Amino acid sequence: MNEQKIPVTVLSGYLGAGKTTILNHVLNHRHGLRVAVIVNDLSEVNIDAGLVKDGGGLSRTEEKLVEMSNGCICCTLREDLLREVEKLAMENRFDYILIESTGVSEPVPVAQTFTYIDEDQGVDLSRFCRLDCMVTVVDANRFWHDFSSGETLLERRQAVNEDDTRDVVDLLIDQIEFCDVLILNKCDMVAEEDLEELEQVLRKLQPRARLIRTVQGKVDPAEILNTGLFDFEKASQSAGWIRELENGFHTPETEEYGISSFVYERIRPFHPGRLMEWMEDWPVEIVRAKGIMWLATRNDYAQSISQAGPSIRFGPAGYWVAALSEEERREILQEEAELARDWDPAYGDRVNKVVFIGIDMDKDKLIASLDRCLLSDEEMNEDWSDFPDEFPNVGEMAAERPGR
Ligand SMILES: Nc1nc2c(ncn2[C@@H]2O[C@H](COP(=O)(O)OP(=O)(O)OP(=O)(O)O)[C@@H](O)[C@H]2O)c(=O)[nH]1
Repeated sequence: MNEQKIPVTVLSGYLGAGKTTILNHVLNHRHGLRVAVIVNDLSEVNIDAGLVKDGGGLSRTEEKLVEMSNGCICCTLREDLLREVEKLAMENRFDYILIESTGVSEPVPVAQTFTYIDEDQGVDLSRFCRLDCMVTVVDANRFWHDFSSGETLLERRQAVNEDDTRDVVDLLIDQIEFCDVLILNKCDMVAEEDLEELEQVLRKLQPRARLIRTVQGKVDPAEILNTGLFDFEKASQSAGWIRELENGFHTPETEEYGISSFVYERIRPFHPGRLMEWMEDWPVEIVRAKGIMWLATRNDYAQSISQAGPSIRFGPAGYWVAALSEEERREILQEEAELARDWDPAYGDRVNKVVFIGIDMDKDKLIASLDRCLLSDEEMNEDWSDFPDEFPNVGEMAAERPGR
């Protein structure tokens, strides 16, 4: 077995962002590294693999191109990925493995493939490989168009299968919020001012990743190979909203472009009718919101809210600890010091806590409008179960709103 673990870089990014272009550029400037490349394509004909072959960056004798077609390595082909990587590592002749995922691939399950032991297959990739860097490529020219399109992958005929209900914007956000390096490609197609604004937004959404601008995927290979940047725990905690919500880390405002964020926190439940109206008229200046909400009509369990562009997802997020039996509650509070510290004498852990990230947000106005959705002092003394509640129980709540 290898003494040294083979480093792996994974390229993610929505369809057409420039992954293959970057891959070819890196292969043509790899300074003697023997690279094995895995190219994943949803369709049967692996077009990207053809482009990599034609790109001429791989030595035909020493290196290898593995084509994984007709599925996605983050879901249907996950086990195949596991086996292919194991095989490549066993060959013991490559210095590096570069993976190009499909444009609709989620980075988290791909990263998990490298970090967790697969009990079913009996494969533990972490014995041979070291996930070095998760790269997400963003198309600077298409970003706002895709972000605000309100379309699903199915509508664009880009879904993995008929059950794939993801919105394009949710995929974009998942790819941005979990990575070590963000490559903003196609910078030749966007005016400098718009690029700077987009960069600031990306930094708010993903403060940890290195941000690199490129044209035609011309990135210095050292920026994405052998970086030592990947750390599952850190990557999982790197989204801008997590940092603000859980770690109290506030990224500085960028006055020039009006990009800002704030946490809305209130220990008082929302009136479901008024909150519903607020959500249906979702302020267009909010780019991303994430957090938990307390609805008066659902006093036992927290609701999660996750919004990105026109996609708003709302649904149950588990029981409030305050709604559990006294014994369970005591047990949990003994284990979780932070929870015990923030415990409200009357309402326990029930709280509204949501991060808002946006452009040109009028924070005071937004807070005041949300405050009006909370129960009034009078309503606090009424029977909460009588309030009208049209929120769905599970799944998605889509609200119409104009795009950016
Ligand atoms: N103007 C411009 N075009 C670019 C740039 N980078 C890539 N392209 C073009 O954009 C198109 C898509 O690039 P690809 O590298 O195939 O993108 P991809 O992310 O691999 O696409 P999929 O594999 O379909 O997900 C190609 O026609 C590229 O030539 C760039 O920086 N500027």
